[in-house]
Amino acid sequence: MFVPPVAGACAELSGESAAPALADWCAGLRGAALTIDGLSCRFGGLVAVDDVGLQVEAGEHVALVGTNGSGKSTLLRAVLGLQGRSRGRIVLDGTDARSPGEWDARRRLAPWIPQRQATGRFPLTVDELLDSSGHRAAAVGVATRLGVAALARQPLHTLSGGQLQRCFIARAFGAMANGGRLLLADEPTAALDFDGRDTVAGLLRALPASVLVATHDRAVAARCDRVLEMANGRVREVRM
Ligand SMILES: Nc1ncnc2c1ncn2[C@@H]1O[C@H](COP(=O)(O)OP(=O)(O)OP(=O)(O)O)[C@@H](O)[C@H]1O
Repeated sequence: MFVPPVAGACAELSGESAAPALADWCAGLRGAALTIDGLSCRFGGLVAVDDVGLQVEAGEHVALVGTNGSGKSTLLRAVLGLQGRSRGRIVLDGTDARSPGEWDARRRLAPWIPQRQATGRFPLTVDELLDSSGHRAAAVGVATRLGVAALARQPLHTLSGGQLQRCFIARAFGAMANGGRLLLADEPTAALDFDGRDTVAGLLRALPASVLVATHDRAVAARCDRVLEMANGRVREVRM
């Protein structure tokens, strides 16, 4: 297991233009382990996740790769309770969430970068989104690094796909700074240009916490400690 040194992580995350507060929150981050055991998720007759077991160790970065429709998003969404399960255990920070309160706690511990970002019915601005992370300074720092901080007053529904994805990434990093232990990311670079992909791959690598990321981006997968491949709802470990 490779745990990035905090000093290196801070240097990477702080960059030239990011808020100095990033260094402070980096210093406070620790990893957390996720254990999934015998997890199955169905959509009617379709078994999207089929008896999956996996573990993310403290501080470990794990990539989930695989063909379209192989079950990656369903698996990640199940970790957050956004997708029901037909059987299995999903233990994060020692708890297999079942009650609404436990799911709320789970979502605070596991910030989420969704594959498709919903802008909602109400005109939330970029600034309000970053604020909702719980750690404004860190979120704004990452937004600055990703070149979207200047869009602060803009409503989310007026952003391009890539700008929106950058804002949700910044929000998730802010939520990590606000006590998050496991970052769950679903194709976080899918809408980004070449430079944006490199920057986000570097930011993820530098995060001194556990990360589980579903991705089709080789640059992201190559920087993870382990790569798991999903096929037809099942998971196996592969080398990149
Ligand atoms: N809400 C849903 N209702 C019915 N079937 C669904 C639903 N969501 C996903 N599926 C099906 O579950 C399977 C797994 O989908 P999932 O989105 O988890 O795949 P994925 O590996 O994330 O794919 P991609 O790489 O294209 O994002 C697919 O066959 C998909 O059609």
